[in-house]
Amino acid sequence: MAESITGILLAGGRSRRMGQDKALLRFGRLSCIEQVQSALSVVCSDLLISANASRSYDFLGLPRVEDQYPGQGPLAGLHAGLKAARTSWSLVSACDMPLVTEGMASDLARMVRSLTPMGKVQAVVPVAEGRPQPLFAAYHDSAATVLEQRLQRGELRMMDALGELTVKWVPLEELAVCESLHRWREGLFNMNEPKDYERLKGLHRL
Ligand SMILES: Nc1nc2c(ncn2[C@@H]2O[C@H](COP(=O)(O)OP(=O)(O)OP(=O)(O)O)[C@@H](O)[C@H]2O)c(=O)[nH]1
Repeated sequence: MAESITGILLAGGRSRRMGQDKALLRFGRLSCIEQVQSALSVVCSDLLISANASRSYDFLGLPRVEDQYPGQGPLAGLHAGLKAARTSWSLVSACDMPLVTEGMASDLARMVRSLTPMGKVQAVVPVAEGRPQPLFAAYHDSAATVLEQRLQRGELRMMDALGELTVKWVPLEELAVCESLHRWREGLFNMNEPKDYERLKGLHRL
């Protein structure tokens, strides 16, 4: 039987640039966070939300874990999620990526399951045109120790943290099997500002 993988929905951000909770923006009939939940649920045995009490996502019916280092950004959310996960590997997605797909999650899971224990890989990170995508990626639970040390030192940059992990960087051209390369490229779109949401609505006629 295939090894279980936990899905971590990162949703503890403040959405300051958007001016309203990004996770709850509508995309078709679903909110953005529901889209992400749906994409991950096919390959992830357990799903959890990494968010703080100030935001309520109870309607999703998923367990929520709070950051041990509140207000410290995505790295703290990933740390809390990995600490709570009961599986060796977790697949993390930011909640502001409404175009992620089941196929993308399947491709990441396939890559994780193809790893040999000897390699001691701690993260599988997609690379799109030279740009790593750490907020739609897979992490081994051993990464939590490194993240915790960095949080204690106030070092919050995800890319710097990856420099301390053993990472398998995977170009989209290699990842794209269950999902097409075109959909992979589109699926990594994330929303930060109102103009990003407007663009999304324009492209998909919402
Ligand atoms: N658990 C947790 N998640 C976070 C935290 N900060 C950001 N995230 C999530 O990480 C992803 C990327 O967040 P960003 O866009 O960098 O930050 P944001 O706070 O959501 O947005 P801004 O306030 O505009 O910077 C989103 O899914 C956020 O919900 C945090 O402190 N804790």
